[in-house]
Order: sequence, then C-alpha cells, then structure tokens
Amino acid sequence: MFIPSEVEQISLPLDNVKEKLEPMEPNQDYIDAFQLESELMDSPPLPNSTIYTDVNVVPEHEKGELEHSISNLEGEIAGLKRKERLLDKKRREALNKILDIKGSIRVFCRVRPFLLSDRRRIHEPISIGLEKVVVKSVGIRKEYRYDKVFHQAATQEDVFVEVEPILRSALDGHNVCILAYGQTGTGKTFTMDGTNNQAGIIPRAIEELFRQASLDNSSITFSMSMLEVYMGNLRDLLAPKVASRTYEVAAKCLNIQTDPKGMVEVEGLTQVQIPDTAKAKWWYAKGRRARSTSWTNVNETSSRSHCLMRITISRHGDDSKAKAQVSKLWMVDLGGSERLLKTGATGQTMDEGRAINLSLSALGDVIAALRRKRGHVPYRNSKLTQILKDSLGHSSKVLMLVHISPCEEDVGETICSLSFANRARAIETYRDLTEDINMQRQKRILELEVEMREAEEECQKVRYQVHKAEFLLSENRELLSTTYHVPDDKENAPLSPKEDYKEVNSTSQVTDKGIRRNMTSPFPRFMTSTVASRQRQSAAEKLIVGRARSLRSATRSSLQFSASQSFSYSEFRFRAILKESNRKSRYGETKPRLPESPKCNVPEMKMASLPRSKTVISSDPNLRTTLSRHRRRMSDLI
Ligand SMILES: Nc1ncnc2c1ncn2[C@@H]1O[C@H](COP(=O)(O)OP(=O)(O)OP(=O)(O)O)[C@@H](O)[C@H]1O
Repeated sequence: MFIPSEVEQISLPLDNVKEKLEPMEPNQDYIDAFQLESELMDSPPLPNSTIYTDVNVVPEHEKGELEHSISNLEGEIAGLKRKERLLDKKRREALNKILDIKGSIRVFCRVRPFLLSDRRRIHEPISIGLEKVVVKSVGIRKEYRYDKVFHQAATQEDVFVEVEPILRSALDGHNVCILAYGQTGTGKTFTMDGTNNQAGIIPRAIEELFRQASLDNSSITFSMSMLEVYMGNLRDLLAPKVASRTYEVAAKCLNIQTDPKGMVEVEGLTQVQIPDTAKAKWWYAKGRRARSTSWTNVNETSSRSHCLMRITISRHGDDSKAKAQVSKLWMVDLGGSERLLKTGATGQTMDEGRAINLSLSALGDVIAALRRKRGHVPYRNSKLTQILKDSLGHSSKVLMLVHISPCEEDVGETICSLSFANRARAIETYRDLTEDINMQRQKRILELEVEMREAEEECQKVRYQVHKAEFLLSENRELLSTTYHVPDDKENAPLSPKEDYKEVNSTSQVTDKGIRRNMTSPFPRFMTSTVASRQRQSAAEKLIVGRARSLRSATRSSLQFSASQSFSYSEFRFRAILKESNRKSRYGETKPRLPESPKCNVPEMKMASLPRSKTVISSDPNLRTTLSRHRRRMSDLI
C-alpha cells in the first residue's frame, strides 16, 4: 500500500471541481481540459477540502496493471505486424500473378485528338475498339491489338487508372519502366507531363507513390534523378547549371556501370532525396526546364532527346540494420520517331532526329530479343538501352504507351509506330489463344483482383490497429515513467537547494544585487509560493491526476485489446492526433505524434528544481504548459 507522501490543505471550488473533473470521460477532448483548467484558475475559493497533490499516491497494483498492459500491447503489436506482413505478401503475390498473366510487357495505345491546326477530312483513317486499332487508308487496312486503347476523348485520369497497378509493383520491389513512344507531336509529353490543369502520369505517379507509402508501415524513402539522352550523350538534368553547360563536360562525368548482379548505375548522376510531393514536383519542374527542345514543322516545342526520370524507392523493413530493398521506377518520354523529311529538319535538328531514330531502333531490337528469349540481348547498342538494362529485362515490368495521330497525312508514321509497339507486345501476346483459354484467363484475372483487393483492405485495417496500439503503448509507457519514475542516479536526482538556485540564476538576466535573502530559506521571499499560486498549481495538478486516472482506466479496459476492438479513450485522442499529423505531412511520420501546443515553447528546465513531492509531469503537453507557465511566472521575476 502506498502512503501519501504529502497531504496539503488547500482551498478548491469543490462543487465545480467534482462536477467537472471527476466524471471526466475517457474520451474527453484534451482541448476541453485546457479550457476547463483556465476556468478553474478564475473560480473563487470555496470551503476548504483535503486533496492529494502528489501523483505518486497511486496504489501499487495499478502500476502492475499498467506494466501488464504494456507487455500485452507489445505482444499484440508483434502479432498484428506478423499478420500485416502475411496479408501484404498475399496481396503482392496476387498482383504479381495478375501482371504475369497480363504480360510483363504491356502496351497501351493513345490516339491524340484533332488539334486546331490539323486538317480534318470527312474520312477518318483511324477507328478504335477497347483493345483494337484499325487503320484504313487508300488500299490499306491494318488491325492492331493492344492491352488497352484510349480514344481521343480519354482523360489523363483514364490513362492513369490503368498505369496505377504497375506503380504498386514498383513499391513492391520490382524495377518498372514506363515508356511513351510515338511520332513527333502525338502527345507523349502531354501524357507524361500533362499541363497545369491536366496533370500527366509523372506528377500523378509522384502523388500516388507518396500516398501509398504513407499507408505502409515499412519506412519507404524516395530519391529522384533526371537525365536526357541527347545525340547519343547523357546529360544530367538536375545538375547545377555550371556542370551541365556543355554536353561534352556533362557526358564525360556520366558513366554507365553495371554491377555483378546486373544492376545499372549512372555514375556521377545527381540523385536528390524527395521527402514529400512538393519537393519532388519542384525537382521535376527544374529537370523539365533543362530539357532540350526545338521547333519543327510538326511540333512547336518538339523534344529533341529522350528524357528519363528515375524514382529510386528504398524500403526499410522492421529491422533497421537490414539492407534496404531498392527498386527503380523509370518514366521515359522518348524523342519523337519521325521521318526527317517530313519534319523539315535540317542541320543540327536533322542530326538530333537521326540520333533519336537510331536509339529507338536499338530499343526495338532489345525488346525483340527479349521477346524471342534470346541469350544475347543487344543492350550495348545505345545509351538508352544500356541505362534501362535492369528495368527492361526479366522480372521487371514494362509499360509502353504508343501515341498516334488521328490525321490522314500521318497514316504512314502511324503504321510505323503501331508496328513497333506490336513487336513489343508480341513478346507475350495471347492473340493465338483459343476463345476458351482467353475466357479462363480473364476469369483468373478477376479472381486474383478480388483476392488482391480483399488482402489490401484487410491489411489497411490491421495497419490502423497497429497505429492505435502503438499510440496507446507510447501513452502507457509515458504514463508509467512519469508517474512511477523515482530517479536514482545523480543526473535525475533533485538538485540541492543551492544548486537549484544556481541553475535558476544562471538563466536570469537580472543580478541578485539588492535581493533580500531569507536566512532560513535559500530562496528570496518573493520566490516562495503564495497561497494564490499554490491554489492555481494545485488545481492544475488535480486536473492532471484526473487525467492520469482516466488514462489508467483506459489502459485497464485495453487489456483485452484485440484487432477488432476499439479503444475508447485513446480512440478519440488517437484520431485527433492522427488528423493533426496528417495535416502536417502525408508521408514520413507513420508513428502518431503527440500534439504540440503552439504556446508550449518553454523548455522543461525548471522541473527538476521543484521539490520532488510537488513534481507533476503530465504526458499531455497542454497541461505541461500550464505548470510551466506558473513556474515561468516565478522565474520571470528573478
Ligand atoms: N490527349 C490530348 N489532349 C489534348 N491535347 C493533346 C493531347 N495529346 C497531345 N495534345 C497536344 O498536342 C500537342 C503536341 O503534344 P506533345 O508536345 O505532347 O507531343 P510529343 O509527342 O511530346 O512531341 P515531341 O516528340 O515533338 O516532343 C500539344 O499542344 C499538346 O497539348
């Protein structure tokens, strides 16, 4: 049994207090508590009553319960995390199977709408179905099949919805490559970058990656690099200006290296950490501005190079010492495939076009070799394919978006582009499969999609439970350490009155000249508490004891915690804190943080200087402010 170490006779407005403090509901908002405390400070004194101001006055069995609850919660969290890992594995496997059935190289086709500058004819050469493009022109009829075809009215959102699963795959640890291919002026840059009002795949992918990462319990970090393959040379788009002024200098700095495991790295390439979407978009805009463009007959701001943007994803598991799992997401806006005569290119622009065509043909050869599962894949024929080597091969996922023009005069180019994309898709085409097998394939995909969604939903629930349990655990630990902690080492031991005084004095700007000392006390008289200040402090302390009791009762009720149960007291507080932390950052802080009072800037420097029996520390920063405010008033006077 605990014996109260200190009992004080103080005046408190008991009627008010009883009503307001004792029935404090476990889920009462901490903000209300702050207001209530202010009200109490202003209340007139009522008849005397005895209360304990020492929070150490807590029965020993409650301490045991708290410890028991902590160990229970630790066990629960470990179990929930195991469950989460299993569900995540199930989801990944389902997604992987879906992508495998669909083919690790997928090809979509997007038809650009007519522009004002286009000559529209009554006869339109392109007609499309869900997975089919038919080109009809004088004496020609060709049909091509793709995984998905986007008609002219398809929005950026429509396209992104289809791209999303492959992003998830990148987060799961696969190397992923998204390529925008097509004739100049058919909308590659529009699809990848978009405009201010119609964001393209890259800005959306950035948002989506951060959103997905914020839901994940593993710590995921992102970094970004951007480079351009221009006339067969590499150019770092994020490098400081001086370094990239001439291509010769920049090209010399960047070396493509392959490690024994086959992972490719571009030595000397700038890689920036991107902690949030805003920073990521900032760097991306910077890289885009540095890209080489020039005017051609076909497109006013034609991209004269291949622009490669890489997001490196590092996933750290629970074990902080283990090596992070790294995957790459490449998003590539290829230079326009074009007939040089048609674009009216001469001189340097013609050379640029030639270089683009050479590297595109090398890309086609690589894809063709992969399709035939040949031993030798000619990656070395261009810088583009060397860089993408580890993201084009087996076990990586490739998405090619081929862009075509709707115009009659572009039919020749359109057929070239469609044939190129068809070669890529033919790697795993199911064209030759019977209707029956195709139906079975579709059915299996649907089943796997349901399986994946269920695992994902279940996983989200478990993650939420983990967050709640972790939150409650940290609250309990804090309560245990603040309520029962008896300092035994020199550092934590209360300062002697002499040292105490020294410490307070050292923070003061005022000299002690002229201060009349009370010989029996080490403090000047004005530093000893008055009845009014004691009263205010006691009210605040009482409030804290009430909060501590509520929290203990919440702890007791959480002993039977299970994944399906909710936490009554902590639920409200947890939600408020989660909301607060989400508002500040969508990513990065998976662990809920205690809210900080904007007024709570005062360091807790004077806590140790108070006599031990009066030291009351709350886990709630708002209440901490209250006590420190009182103490600050004291120190301000020195
Ligand atoms: N789906 C679309 N909806 C609306 N406008 C589009 C669409 N696709 C392309 N455009 C418009 O067509 C023009 C050319 O597009 P864009 O610059 O993206 O072509 P590109 O294929 O990247 O050309 P290049 O290879 O020369 O860089 C732009 O004005 C763009 O806004």
